[in-house]
Amino acid sequence: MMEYSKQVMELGLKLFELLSEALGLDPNHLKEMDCAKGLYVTAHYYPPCPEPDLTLGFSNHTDSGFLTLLLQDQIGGLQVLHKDEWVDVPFLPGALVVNIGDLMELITNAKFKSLYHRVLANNIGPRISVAFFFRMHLQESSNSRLYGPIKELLSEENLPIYKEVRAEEVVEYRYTKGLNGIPLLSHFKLDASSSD
Ligand SMILES: O=C(O)CCC(=O)C(=O)O
Ligand SMILES: [Fe+2]
Repeated sequence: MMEYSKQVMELGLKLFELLSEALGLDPNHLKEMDCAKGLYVTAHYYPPCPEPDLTLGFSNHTDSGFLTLLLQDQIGGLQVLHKDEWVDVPFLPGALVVNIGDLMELITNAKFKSLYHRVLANNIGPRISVAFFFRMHLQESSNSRLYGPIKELLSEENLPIYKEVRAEEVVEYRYTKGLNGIPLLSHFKLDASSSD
C-alpha cells in the first residue's frame, strides 16, 4: 500500500504538471499551490445486490478535491454524466480513471470542470475500487491557505466565478451536507443567487 501510494503521488505530480501546462501556466504552478499536498485514500467494497434496479452502489456526486485517481475492477458499473446522459466508464486492464474535482474547477475558474459520476448496483460481485483523492482529509487542517480562481486565468472576459475559500471548507461542506443533489460549488460562487 505504501509503495502504491508513492506511485500514485508520482503520477499525480506528473498530471498536475501537464494540467498546469494545459492552462498555459508554469509546469510547477499547481504543485506550488499545494494541490498535491494531501492524498487521501478510500477503498470501496460493493457487495452483490439482489435487486440492483432499486438502488445505486454510490449515488450521483462530484469529488470535492483537486484530482482523483481511481482503480476499478472488472465488474463495472461506474458511470459519468456527459451531456445529460449517463455513460459507462468501462474497466480497462491496467488503466486508472482520472477525475477532476470541485477544488480544481474552483481554482481554474471552471476551465476544468468537475464531473458528476455514480456507481450502479450489480447482482454480480463484489466490486472493489480504490480511490486516491488529492486533497487533505478534514482533520488535517494544516493547509489553511485560501484557494480562489488563479489570477493568471482571469481577464475582463473571464471574471472570477468563485470566492476564495479554504480547501477544507469545500470538503467539509460535502461531509456535512451530504450528496443532496445541489452542486457543491454553487455554494462557493461569488454570485450566490445562481446555483447551476
Ligand atoms: O467506486 C467507484 O468506482 C467510484 C468511487 C467514487 O466515486 C468515490 O469514491 O468518490
Ligand atoms: Fe467519486
